[in-house]
Amino acid sequence: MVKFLVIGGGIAGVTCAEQLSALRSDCQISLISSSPLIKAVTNFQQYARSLEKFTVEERPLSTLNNQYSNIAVFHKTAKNLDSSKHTLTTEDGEIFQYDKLCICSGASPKIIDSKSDRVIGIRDTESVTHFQNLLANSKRVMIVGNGGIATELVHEITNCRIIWTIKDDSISSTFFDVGAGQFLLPKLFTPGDEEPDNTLSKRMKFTLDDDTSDSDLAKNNFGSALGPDWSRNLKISGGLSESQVLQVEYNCEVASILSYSEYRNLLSLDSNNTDEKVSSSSSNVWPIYVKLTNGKLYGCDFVISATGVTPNIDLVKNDPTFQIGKDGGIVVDDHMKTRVANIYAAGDVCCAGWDHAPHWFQMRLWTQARQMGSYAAKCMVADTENDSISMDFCFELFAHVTKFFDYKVVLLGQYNAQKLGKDYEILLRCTKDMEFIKVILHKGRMYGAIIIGETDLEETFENLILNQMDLSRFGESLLDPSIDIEDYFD
Ligand SMILES: Cc1cc2nc3c(=O)[nH]c(=O)nc-3n(C[C@H](O)[C@H](O)[C@H](O)COP(=O)(O)OP(=O)(O)OC[C@H]3O[C@@H](n4cnc5c(N)ncnc54)[C@H](O)[C@@H]3O)c2cc1C
Ligand SMILES: NC(=O)C1=CN([C@@H]2O[C@H](COP(=O)(O)OP(=O)(O)OC[C@H]3O[C@@H](n4cnc5c(N)ncnc54)[C@H](O)[C@@H]3O)[C@@H](O)[C@H]2O)C=CC1
Repeated sequence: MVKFLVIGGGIAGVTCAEQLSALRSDCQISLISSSPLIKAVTNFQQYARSLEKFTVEERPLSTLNNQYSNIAVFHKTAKNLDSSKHTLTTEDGEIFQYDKLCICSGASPKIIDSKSDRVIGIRDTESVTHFQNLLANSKRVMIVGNGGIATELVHEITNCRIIWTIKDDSISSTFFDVGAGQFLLPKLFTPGDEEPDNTLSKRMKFTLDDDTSDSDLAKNNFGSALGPDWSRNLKISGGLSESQVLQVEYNCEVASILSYSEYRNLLSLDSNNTDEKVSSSSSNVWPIYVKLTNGKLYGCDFVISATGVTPNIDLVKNDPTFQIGKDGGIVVDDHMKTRVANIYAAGDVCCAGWDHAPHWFQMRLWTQARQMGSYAAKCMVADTENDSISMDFCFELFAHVTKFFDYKVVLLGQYNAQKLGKDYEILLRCTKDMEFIKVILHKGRMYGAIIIGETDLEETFENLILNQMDLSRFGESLLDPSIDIEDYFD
């Protein structure tokens, strides 16, 4: 009997195990996960060829055991892989034999360099609880990063002052260009005017409550990534009575993170007045201070580093046969195979190393984790049966549906002209507070689109990108609101 082994209880691992079970009910499938809960995809809806929507639920590990007679789930941490013997040893010494192995160990937050416990990342339920607890007593936090997590947090956090530090000249740059960023800005809370602490009075009392512990979080042991709408029903509220004041620091990064005493030294040095006594009033004393590359220095209760992810590759990093991509992921080919025989990888841990279709690229998202987990299972089964298998259609077009600032957001193809250099045209339609539509055209053909708001255009655009129809004759009227574009092309 063929033995399949899957590592990881996130979307990629669970989908892979379920698909293996569906395809080969006669085989034994073991799933090892270091987190106590697994992710289950429910309410799956394919509402256009490439666009999918689903709910992700956390469930006990036993759910899979109960639901599938040939899946056995183990709450263990994979520690050593011996590909020559086809064995995987867990931290507690148990040895698993496999014929085909799929590594779906996900990723961890890439947290900006700091020794401070007050610089945190968000990934799983535990890290969110830690974040909520810190926030509850906070008056001022700094969010660093300009991608998905930062964009969600600046909108969701209430009763707290926020300094949002971004490298770019517009907000949410992972997803949006300057125009879309401008459209979304009014949805943010009151722009603030936070005073940097460079000029903070030296008459202060230094009482620090250093209450954070040496937890798992500080050691970066994260579980499965959160699911859609993770922040929707959470209380993400600080300790102030006012709702939120947001200050965006554009075009800068964190230069250094200082403890209170380091900050005090810096101020003393700056003013060449090292012997001045520092004492009294506690109101401006912060647990940490952040110096930005634009010279400003802010004190805050804690920093959320929403600065991307690093794939969890500990299991393979000492084996030079595995190829590691520029993004730190395990390189896989168009059959989700690593360089090592019988070992596959899927989801956030992998780096899609094949020649991508013109309108697809990898982004570490749960749709792609699900698609890769499912496709990896199909490839594993095909290999055991010496069957050939062609690339799944889902890798033809990048398609992502999400919600930012309460708007539905659909991203299709090269929505930011990712592979087009400067050779493209943009068509825009924008209705304040309602919709923002951007289409990328190259040689008269649609290559990508951003759709913000309820427009129902996504399916039409998806088709136009996939069929590469020449749209030159429509010119700007392509986005004319008086034309029912759907009827035109359906
Ligand atoms: C806050 C947040 C919000 C997000 N929002 C969105 C969104 O709105 N839309 C979207 O598309 N994507 C979103 N994402 C991204 C999405 O959640 C991830 O891309 C996706 O869940 C990755 O799934 P995965 O299975 O590859 O990895 P993970 O979910 O990270 O799962 C990895 C699993 O492997 C286990 N593991 C790791 N190492 C070992 C080991 N050595 N032994 C055993 N088990 C191990 C872990 O415990 C975990 O169970 C968000 C991510 C975060 C953090
Ligand atoms: N709705 C959605 O689609 C969401 C998706 N996600 C996904 O979850 C994962 C984690 O999210 P994020 O951490 O937001 O990653 P991200 O990849 O979306 O964004 C990272 C951001 O951090 C910036 N950055 C990187 N290093 C930096 C540094 N040293 N200093 C300042 N900025 C720096 C990058 O420029 C980028 O703006 C990603 O895979 C993301 O796609 C997360 C939340 C929501």
